[in-house]
Amino acid sequence: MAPMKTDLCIIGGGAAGLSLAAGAARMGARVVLVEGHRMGGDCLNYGCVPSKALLAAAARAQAMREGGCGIAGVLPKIDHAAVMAHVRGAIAAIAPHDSVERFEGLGVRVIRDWARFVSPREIQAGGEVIRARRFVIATGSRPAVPPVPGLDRVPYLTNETLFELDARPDRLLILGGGPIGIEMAQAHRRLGAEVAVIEAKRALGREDPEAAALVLDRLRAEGVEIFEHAEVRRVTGRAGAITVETADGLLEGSHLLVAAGRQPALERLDLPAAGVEADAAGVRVDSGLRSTNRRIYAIGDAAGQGQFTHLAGYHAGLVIRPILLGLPARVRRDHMPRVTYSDPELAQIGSTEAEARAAHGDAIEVVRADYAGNDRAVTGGRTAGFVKVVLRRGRPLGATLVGAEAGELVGPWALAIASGQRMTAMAGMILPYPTLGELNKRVAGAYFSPKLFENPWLKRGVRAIQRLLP
Ligand SMILES: Cc1cc2nc3c(=O)[nH]c(=O)nc-3n(C[C@H](O)[C@H](O)[C@H](O)COP(=O)(O)OP(=O)(O)OC[C@H]3O[C@@H](n4cnc5c(N)ncnc54)[C@H](O)[C@@H]3O)c2cc1C
Ligand SMILES: NC(=O)c1ccc[n+]([C@@H]2O[C@H](COP(=O)([O-])OP(=O)(O)OC[C@H]3O[C@@H](n4cnc5c(N)ncnc54)[C@H](O)[C@@H]3O)[C@@H](O)[C@H]2O)c1
Repeated sequence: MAPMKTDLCIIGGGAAGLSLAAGAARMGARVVLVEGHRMGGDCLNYGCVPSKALLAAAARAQAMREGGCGIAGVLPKIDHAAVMAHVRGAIAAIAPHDSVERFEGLGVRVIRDWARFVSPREIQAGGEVIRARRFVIATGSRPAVPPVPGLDRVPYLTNETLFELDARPDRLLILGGGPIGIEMAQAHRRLGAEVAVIEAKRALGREDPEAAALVLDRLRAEGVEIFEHAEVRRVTGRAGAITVETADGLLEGSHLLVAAGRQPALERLDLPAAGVEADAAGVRVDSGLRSTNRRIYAIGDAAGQGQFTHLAGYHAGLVIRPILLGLPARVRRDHMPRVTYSDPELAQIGSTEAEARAAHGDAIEVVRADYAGNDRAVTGGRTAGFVKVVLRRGRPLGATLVGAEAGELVGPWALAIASGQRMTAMAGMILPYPTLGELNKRVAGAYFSPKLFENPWLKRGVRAIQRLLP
């Protein structure tokens, strides 16, 4: 059988593969997309979309419970099946955007099968051999299951099965206190479950400790048990009755969610057949996301440079240049924001204070503004949180935001860091009053205030000029 020939063959129809397929087809390339399971990949089906939909339902329940601004709290009536219908409705509403029909409409040839390399220039999928000028591996990641004794003998949930539950877990044990563990802990607690998080190190361990503490304190105040530096020795039990044995005692639950990190999904690809090297993080790529086979690129979670939908989109936009136009491309890693959608939200872009200190020592400056000093936060009764910015030579290196809408507020810092703007740009921005966005301007003000208002030379100059002015 003669191979099917194409310009670009993309393996994986998640955020990374779909962004690339749409862009490349619209720019005139012949594109084949191979997806072995569900179009939309993790983000749409078992990741961002269902988790944020569940968090939204949980936030409504919590708002009723807490009341505030003079409104008494009431006990929310939670119909878990209806909540899950909302979650599935959100997936269904977004799914057409990622559908086979839409991509075929854009001119992409979509093959629904698992792909595997049969040579450095060919894959096999859907009963066809596909020979492409360029391949892109966009196969994503899957839950990593830690080597805990007994885990393989108990029924446990992962992000791939959690959103299939129709009944609320009575007592949910969560292994892992990263973003998945923390978001799902708060969502389930607010929806009425008892929840315990068991974390081997520090929960939200990548994040600025002060910002993480604010989130974790809030979860604890809502009744989530969080065990940090916990050594899990064994897991036993059966459906409905799971026991996690830690060095400090036994924890019992009705369900166990494993949220202990993710690993690249490369096993079906037969990478050695294509001369593509990979390690535990993902496909080994150069600064242009090209693998050890020069015709093959890797993007998104599979490239091992982070696991975010916006990173997948960025990678797709980047590799399209060399693949379609033969232009060089170089991946940047200093301007990728991340947000944990807990309440309060925690957003980070660029370096944390600790990372900046480790890299630049005392050459950095740190400025901050607290939500308590922002009028919109005060009027809305949402005063917990802060914005902290690390600078070097007048340019922001990183920003940490924790508090209401932190994920929205990080946007201007993403622009400033990506475009190398100075703090003057942020200070010069005029923002509507009263908005939470003014927090960003306030931080810039905190940077310039001492330079302006505690400067004896300036004071003397102003006095001299005042004497001269008519
Ligand atoms: C619970 C959860 C919540 C998350 N929340 C957020 C969030 O709020 N914000 C955010 O930015 N990120 C979030 N993420 C991360 C985000 O989902 C991923 O970073 C993103 O989906 C990566 O996209 P991708 O295209 O690289 O991989 P995927 O979305 O995993 O897509 C890969 C696709 O490749 C297919 N595939 C694999 N192997 C083959 C093969 N051999 N042949 C054919 N097809 C194959 C798979 O079936 C899959 O559809 C979350 C993740 C999880 C698990
Ligand atoms: N809001 C978002 O953008 C968002 C949300 C969820 C997930 N994600 C992405 O998905 C990735 C995976 O999320 P995650 O939370 O699963 O992974 P993670 O790697 O960020 O966190 C996993 C946690 O599990 C702990 N752990 C590992 N083995 C353990 C064990 N045996 N016992 C106890 N704890 C153990 C680790 O110390 C770590 O803190 C994230 O890094 C992120 O990139 C993003």
